[in-house]
Amino acid sequence: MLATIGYLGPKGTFTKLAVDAAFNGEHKESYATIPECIDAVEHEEIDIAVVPLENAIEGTVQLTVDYLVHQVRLPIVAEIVVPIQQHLLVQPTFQGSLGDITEVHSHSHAIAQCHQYLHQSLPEAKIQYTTSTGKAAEIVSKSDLSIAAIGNKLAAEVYGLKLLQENIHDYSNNHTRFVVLCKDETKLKIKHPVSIEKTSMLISLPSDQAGALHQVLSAFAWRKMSLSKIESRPMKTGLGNYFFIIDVDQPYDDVLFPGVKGELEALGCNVTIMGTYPVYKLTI
Ligand SMILES: O=C(O)C(=O)C[C@]1(C(=O)O)C=C[C@@H](O)C=C1
Repeated sequence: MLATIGYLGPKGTFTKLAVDAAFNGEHKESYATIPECIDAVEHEEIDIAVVPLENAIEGTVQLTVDYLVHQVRLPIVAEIVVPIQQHLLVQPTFQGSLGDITEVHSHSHAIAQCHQYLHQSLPEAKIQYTTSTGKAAEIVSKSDLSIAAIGNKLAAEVYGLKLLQENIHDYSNNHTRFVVLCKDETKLKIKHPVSIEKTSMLISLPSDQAGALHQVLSAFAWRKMSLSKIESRPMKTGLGNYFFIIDVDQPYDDVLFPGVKGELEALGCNVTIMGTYPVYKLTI
């Protein structure tokens, strides 16, 4: 049976572009928010969820990380990385200039990727945040002419908008990582070459222990395990309490990882493996 894949929608989001690039032939279902999409896998209404995790310009999508850590612990089974190009979209009958645009709608990450552009080219426009870039395009397609969206070419096509200005993101090397979440890995079929394999770990430190983070990093360092990301997020239990997400550039194995885990647990850390997974770098 074909797997059903949920994605942050509606149609015309970058998540949909990532899903289309990675998967072929599966049923695809759009969800209005990241939590709704993750919940749908948790409640087994769909098999797979694809949600954004990190952008090269704006950093982590906090909603995704926090939901996976605090609400629904689904394993990460794959990662899809795609290039991101942001465009200014308006209704096809718009004939004015940039100065005529009174509002710009988009997802907070897309707005952040275009801060300089907005500051310099549309300083008077009011920023309106939406649940996705696709949603912003949908809103603009139903609004009056002075409203623009930031989004991709698929959104322009789906909602009948025109590109008033292309490539408005502030830095050219713009990519987003999307995580694939799934309870039953046998349902996952991505037929693309694997770029690398990674393992994501969630580590909380013992409170008030001098040098704890240094000791955590040492456990990886002396085993020569290369880390590609370390990020702290609040545990939401009080000021000063953090957990760390650490990405290791190698798949889980039965020697090094249990060794690290045992060593860190002996220090009083809590260690959870969030997933060990292939990374697919794709074009859209
Ligand atoms: O709004 C979309 O199109 C999304 O897929 C979300 C999202 C994000 O959360 O980072 C994905 C890629 C881009 O970086 C901008 C927005």
